[in-house]
Amino acid sequence: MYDLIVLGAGAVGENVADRAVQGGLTVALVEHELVGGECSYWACMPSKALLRSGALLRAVQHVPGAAEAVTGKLDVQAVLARRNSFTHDWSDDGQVEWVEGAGISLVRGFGRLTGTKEVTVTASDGSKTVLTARHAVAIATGSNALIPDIDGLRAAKPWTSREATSAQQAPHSLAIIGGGVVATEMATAYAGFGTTVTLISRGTLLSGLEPFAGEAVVKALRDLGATVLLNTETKRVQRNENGVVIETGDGSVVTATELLVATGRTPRTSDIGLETIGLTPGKWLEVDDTMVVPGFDWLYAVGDVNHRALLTHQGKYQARAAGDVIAARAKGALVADQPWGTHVATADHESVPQVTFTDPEIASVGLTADAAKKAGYTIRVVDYDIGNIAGASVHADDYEGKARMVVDEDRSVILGVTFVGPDVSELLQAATFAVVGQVPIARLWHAVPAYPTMNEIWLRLLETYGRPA
Ligand SMILES: Cc1cc2nc3c(=O)[nH]c(=O)nc-3n(C[C@H](O)[C@H](O)[C@H](O)COP(=O)(O)OP(=O)(O)OC[C@H]3O[C@@H](n4cnc5c(N)ncnc54)[C@H](O)[C@@H]3O)c2cc1C
Ligand SMILES: NC(=O)c1ccc[n+]([C@@H]2O[C@H](COP(=O)([O-])OP(=O)(O)OC[C@H]3O[C@@H](n4cnc5c(N)ncnc54)[C@H](O)[C@@H]3O)[C@@H](O)[C@H]2O)c1
Repeated sequence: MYDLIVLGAGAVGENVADRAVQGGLTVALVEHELVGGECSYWACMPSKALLRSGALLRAVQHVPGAAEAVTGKLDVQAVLARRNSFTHDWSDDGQVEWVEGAGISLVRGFGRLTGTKEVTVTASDGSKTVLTARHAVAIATGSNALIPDIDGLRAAKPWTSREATSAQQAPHSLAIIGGGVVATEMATAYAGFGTTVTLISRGTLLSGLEPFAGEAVVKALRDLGATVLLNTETKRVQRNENGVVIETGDGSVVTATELLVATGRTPRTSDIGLETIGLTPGKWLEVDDTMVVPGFDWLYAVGDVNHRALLTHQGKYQARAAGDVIAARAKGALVADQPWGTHVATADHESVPQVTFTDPEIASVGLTADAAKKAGYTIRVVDYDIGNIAGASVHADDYEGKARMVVDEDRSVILGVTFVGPDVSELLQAATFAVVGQVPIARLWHAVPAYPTMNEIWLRLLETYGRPA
């Protein structure tokens, strides 16, 4: 018997378990693949490792003096080898050591709910262990790549994000279906490797972000030699001895050695025994702000599986709240579940930061102008070209970038910020402070950015907005 059973040892499950142990609980953490989950082995870390070398090479090409010194091409095998080092060649020994050191009991095998506060784990040899929880079960089983119902697609054995992030060779050509984060990041990485990339998007690119973000990525991908097809449906897919043949909605044909499907995610809830507690398998798990599934006082769902924000940092933020609140409830301690309290993930709603590691990078937090309008805010939108800033002109010749600040006119606070441009990712946390802290615009005038850094974008945005009287 454990106080808490956590199902799934991705970044999120690990953090729920860790916080609960720190709160004095005993915890069993169940994992059937690699401890560390998607982010460590097939998502964030390997994808960023694939992108970094190309981004650095292109950055150097924009700084005379350095550009003359670096004249070769990307060494693709060296990039892939560096990526392999980030995934520890897909070994989780290091993470297992961390789990054990943190005082968490790791149970290897596939876990399924088999009743209230009960999880049955089937090990790889078929043996079963029944675990019972004194206080809670937290589902942190994450998500899989979604393969849409397109004629011939499944039979053509496409790559998903797993193959794209773990490939040991760059294919000669790669077609990509999708226009979201995975599609654009992987198109950038593989185009940089010299692979002939064709991206097929049924709409625009990165449609949840400010429109100028996707537009900049379309231009950059085309500059990298990729073909970008917008507003293009995929009708049929077939694999032959040379690779894949993709028929689009307008009747044209794309051929490629490999095909990556990057069309979103589906919850890993179809085979975890949800039916044994009256829930429907295969659905995202709805939760309140303390990550409790409505109708239960012992069942939590944390990370991708609750569909609040499919990002590692946001899932870990939920995990800290969930681990702490499970411990507090178990001890009968005070629960701080008011907005922005210790035990809630309030930032999930309107204050989520995200970096898309395309070229240019896109760093965004909070609401876009469109989302803010739809949410009923009275807003003013302030735009500024980052290239006009002294820090940006020193950073790279011909620096091109754009910033947008969305201001809530009723409260005089910032609802959202988007930066598009090379190396803007490290500008994001200041924006997150402003949004989460709801810092009044008048006070931000006293937050002086150092000259000449790219942070001077803040002064320019404020000057463009105007100083409140
Ligand atoms: C290509 C790609 C790049 C990404 N890049 C970024 C990025 O740069 N930054 C970012 O913030 N986010 C990124 N993401 C999103 C990020 O990977 C996810 O949000 C994150 O991995 C979710 O963590 P999780 O712990 O909820 O799920 P997962 O990491 O999927 O972990 C769930 C774990 O549960 C285990 N499991 C599932 N079912 C069972 C079961 N029944 N029994 C036992 N174990 C089980 C799984 O094996 C897995 O280890 C990226 C995603 C993709 C696809
Ligand atoms: N840098 C990062 O933070 C990062 C990187 C990669 C992934 N992620 C996360 O992983 C998640 C998954 O990424 P993703 O790119 O797979 O999903 P996404 O939701 O970002 O994009 C899905 C894309 O697929 C398209 N699509 C959906 N169904 C389709 C269909 N039937 N036919 C054709 N196109 C279709 C959509 O129009 C959209 O362009 C995202 O939520 C993202 O937050 C984050």
